[in-house]
Amino acid sequence: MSSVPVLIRLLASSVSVANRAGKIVRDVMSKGELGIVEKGKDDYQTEADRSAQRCIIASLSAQYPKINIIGEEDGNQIQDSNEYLVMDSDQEILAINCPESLKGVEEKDIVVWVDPLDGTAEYTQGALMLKRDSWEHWKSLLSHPFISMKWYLSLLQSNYGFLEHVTVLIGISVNERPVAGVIHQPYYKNVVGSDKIIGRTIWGLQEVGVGGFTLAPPPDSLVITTTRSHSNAIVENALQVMNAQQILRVGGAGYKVLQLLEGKASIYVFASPGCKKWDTCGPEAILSAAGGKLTDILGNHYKYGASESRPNKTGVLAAVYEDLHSYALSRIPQELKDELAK
Ligand SMILES: Nc1ncnc2c1ncn2[C@@H]1O[C@H](COP(=O)(O)O)[C@@H](OP(=O)(O)O)[C@H]1O
Ligand SMILES: [Mg+2]
Ligand SMILES: [Mg+2]
Ligand SMILES: [Mg+2]
Repeated sequence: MSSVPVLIRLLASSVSVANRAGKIVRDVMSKGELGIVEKGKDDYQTEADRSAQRCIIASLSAQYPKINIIGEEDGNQIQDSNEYLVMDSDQEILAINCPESLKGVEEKDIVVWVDPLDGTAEYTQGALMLKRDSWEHWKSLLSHPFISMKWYLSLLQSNYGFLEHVTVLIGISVNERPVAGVIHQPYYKNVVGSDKIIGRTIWGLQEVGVGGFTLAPPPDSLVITTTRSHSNAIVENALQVMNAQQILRVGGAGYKVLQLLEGKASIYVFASPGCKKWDTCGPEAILSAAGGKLTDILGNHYKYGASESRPNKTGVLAAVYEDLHSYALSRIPQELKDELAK
């Protein structure tokens, strides 16, 4: 076991712990007590964000004490309790042949960025649907004098779907570059034979490739994926200049990169300083292992060293194909780049 290079072991542990974190996310939702805390404008934290982060950080730091692990949520000091410790490792990952360039990586060279729940806005809005799951409740809402049938139906349809946008993100960086990552989707639904399976885990490793899903080419027409809950005038301006056929507005950086990987969208455009290093490290690692590219709106790569500032100040621009990325970059007006860079 110890002959397996630390980077492979860490990725195998990250896959296992992300699965467990996803279960925590679902369990908090089923209990119905979300414990929402407002961190800032349009910026919330729930009990699921806190507990999933505790699980991931406690488990990884117990096994890899010298790795620098940075999580999104504050106030998350590891507690005495061992209830959340996950010591399992994904066997498929453990069997991977480590690329030569990563064999000599030591714990002290690694920085891990953890987003325990990406798409918190969508998680809390999806809760509205699940919490009030009794038919009696929905029936009584329908007869309410101020609620129209149209509003009622859209509420019913849309809120449940938001939960699919939720992901757990673990990004592994070495020498400031993301080299491996995990995106776990706790509410992904799949049917295999007669079994209904909930949740899936996508991984990527530099020079090896990706797993946990089927990579697909981008759509024939230009489809943009972007934020649905953190837009503003500059964000909209950057979308308009792309000349796209369609704009998909979905939650989470992880989910948007998944849409690129699965051929649902051509480019991810977000001209805002709102995303942080934990939003992009894991997704960028997977996207680049699949041959894609994630940069800021100016076309520069972010650095993932522990001392880097948390916000991705100059936005996000990503695609599975280099030429789509270059196209998007060429459409962004200089004034917009200057506005974000100032
Ligand atoms: N204006 C803003 N303020 C705070 N967080 C923002 C933000 N814009 C984007 N983000 C964060 O970036 C991630 C992706 O955003 P979006 O879903 O809007 O594309 C979310 O991560 P979390 O859900 O992990 O907090 C979100 O909180
Ligand atoms: Mg958040
Ligand atoms: Mg996030
Ligand atoms: Mg988060």
